[in-house]
Amino acid sequence: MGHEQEYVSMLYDRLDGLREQSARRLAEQLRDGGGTQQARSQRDSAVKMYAEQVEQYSAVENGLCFGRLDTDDGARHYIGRIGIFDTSGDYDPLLMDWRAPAARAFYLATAANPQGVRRRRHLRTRQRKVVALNDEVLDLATASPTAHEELTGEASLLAALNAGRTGRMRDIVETIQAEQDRIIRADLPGTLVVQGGPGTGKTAVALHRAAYLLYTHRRELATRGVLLVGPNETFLRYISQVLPALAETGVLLRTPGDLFPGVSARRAEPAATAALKGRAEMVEVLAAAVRDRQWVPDEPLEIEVEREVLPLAPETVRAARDRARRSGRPHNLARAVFDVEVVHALAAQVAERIGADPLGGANLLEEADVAEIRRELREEPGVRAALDQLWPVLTPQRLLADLYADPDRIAAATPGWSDADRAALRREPGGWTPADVPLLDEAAELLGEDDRAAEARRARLRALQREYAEGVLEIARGSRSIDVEDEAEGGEILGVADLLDADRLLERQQSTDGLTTAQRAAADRSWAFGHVIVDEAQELSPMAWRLLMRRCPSRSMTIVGDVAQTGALAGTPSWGEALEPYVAQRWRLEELTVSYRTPAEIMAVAAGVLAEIDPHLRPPRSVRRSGVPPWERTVATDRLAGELADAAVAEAADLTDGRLGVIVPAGRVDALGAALLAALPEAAVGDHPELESRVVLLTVAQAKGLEFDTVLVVDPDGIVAESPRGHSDLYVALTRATQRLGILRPA
Ligand SMILES: Nc1ncnc2c1ncn2[C@@H]1O[C@H](COP(=O)(O)OP(=O)(O)OP(=O)(O)O)[C@@H](O)[C@H]1O
Repeated sequence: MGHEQEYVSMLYDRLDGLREQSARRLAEQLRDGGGTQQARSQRDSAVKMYAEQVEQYSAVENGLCFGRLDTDDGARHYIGRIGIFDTSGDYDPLLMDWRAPAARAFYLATAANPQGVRRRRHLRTRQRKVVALNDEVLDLATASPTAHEELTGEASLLAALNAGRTGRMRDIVETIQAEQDRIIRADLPGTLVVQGGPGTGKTAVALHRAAYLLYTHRRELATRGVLLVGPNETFLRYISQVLPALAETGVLLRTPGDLFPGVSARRAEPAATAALKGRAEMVEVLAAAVRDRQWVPDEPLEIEVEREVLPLAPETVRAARDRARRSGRPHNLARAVFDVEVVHALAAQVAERIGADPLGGANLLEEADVAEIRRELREEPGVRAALDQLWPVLTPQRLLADLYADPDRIAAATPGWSDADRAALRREPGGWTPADVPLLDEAAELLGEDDRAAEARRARLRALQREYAEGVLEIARGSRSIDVEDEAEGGEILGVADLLDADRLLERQQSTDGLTTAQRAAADRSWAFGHVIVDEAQELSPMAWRLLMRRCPSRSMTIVGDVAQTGALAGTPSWGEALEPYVAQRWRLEELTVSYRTPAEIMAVAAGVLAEIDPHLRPPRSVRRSGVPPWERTVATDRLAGELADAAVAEAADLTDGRLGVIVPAGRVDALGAALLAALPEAAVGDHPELESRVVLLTVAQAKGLEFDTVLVVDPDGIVAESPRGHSDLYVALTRATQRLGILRPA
């Protein structure tokens, strides 16, 4: 232990040195003003790089070094979150990045297949102190007969699984299992589907894969970026600390509701309406809605120009419309064609009248005169108003809001639909739902970009640049403590962050755009990501798949989910069906079969529900038993809230550390939330409950992908009854606990 402590302390000293060096360089770059455009641009990239480095060195503080491999040839390799080299000597690796090819044996070597490894050691540290060591000798002759050959680092793994939860997901870099490692390190190109039951580590694998890909394909992915999509904000908050702890800050995390720049979809709507909007046939509905805006009047339009009224005949408008449609351009861009045709026709009328030869001969006007008439007509307010009315330039938001607001427009766009379905689309303006987002994206494709959208994008970029400038200064300020130790340079460094404010830095960066790839990608609808990872992908509707595929033309994707847990009505019952339109059969399937979260006793209860979903489905195998059988109580319905409060108080008292999750039908949130709060004022209840609270009340939709030490499921029949996919919802609810499960059933 003493030797390991010495080594680990040395690594932390190096880490401090690296951080100080980057902080100093960042300060120097910030201080440096002026210079040529090229010098400024180089400096801005340097600022970005050093700011990132300072952040990364701070982020890997916990568990910097967690493993050691002793190989047959007598070599020793320490494995950790980042690579550290001996820069004073001949650049020997002091700490090997877990993602380096040579570190792989740490996760894969077994006694049966030791891969040249003699001993694997797990080092547990707490605040720079080595607190435990765990050795595995990879030799069949001497291996412990009780060890499970298929588990890597069994003791460390079980310690991690049994530890109390904190309300934030932790990384698993110390104990990645072989079946997970294979997925994390799979090749970059192509579409990889990872199917696995609850708790098999799909989310963990998805996040570690993002970190692995960024390390291994840094150059390719640094410019195009990686997008990770998770089901809701609560879930993104839950996983938000994993990538930073792996020293990766460049991944863009988004919910499906945030994938249309400028729109943050938080409005709620009935599940059936969301399902309707998710259907693939909405493609035709939107195309029809756009066509409906290309209007041909029944009667001639009377257009007032300077001293006269010009009639515009329906046939003329129809001919112009057909021509504009035939141009094949998106609606807003085809408007130019439409304008030319209409103005041409109007000008011809004017020319015919004023150029008429009183003697009955040919028209007296020259082509140049007619061109002049056309120019004048284009400027006429009456003509412009008519053109706007006949072929309005539209934003996606305008198109959709107008459609939802008007039963006639809905009817025109939905031939063959039932009245009930049409009525479901009806809605007053005022915010967007997640199911609207793929429709906005589809509309944007049909409409094409007009200048206003481009201007809005520029405004968003400017706002982001400002945020970034503030962030860099924050980092420069945050590294002060280190600077102060160094008297000679400290004063100067301190001065930099104080002298330069975000506006000045912003000004300096505007010429070059000091944004990270992720920030630029977030502001740009047409961005093509280098890799897209989708978690809880079974929830995506066909329309949402279309949007995501647009963001990833290379189809380099990792799709992670469990079709048995599908809750959304438009969600995916089969991966093949969802992917067929985009990659046909060209996708690879990997399955995860071991549940690390859910103990065997709880999985047995969940298995009964899984059989209700589909008798052919098999639950994952639990890696451990908790020794605590789940309990179930039937209580009088009018006593339900009181019984829940009592049970929650009792279970919360039993937690030493860790968290209690209470999962209830959506229709009971208000009543049960109030009762829970009365008994446990610390409980978190609401749309975005704080997951770090000791007790959290959630609906199944909110609990998706999360976990707690103890879970109380209230009114399982109510959960099943609330949705056509109710059994899947109950299966999700029952599989959220790492230790204990209680069920309260109203009589
Ligand atoms: N190799 C591992 N080492 C340590 N912990 C692990 C490992 N694999 C998974 N876990 C833990 O198991 C739990 C479940 O993992 P995760 O949330 O990734 O599962 P999931 O398959 O996404 O589950 P769900 O389908 O329910 O969303 C997490 O606490 C995770 O940290």
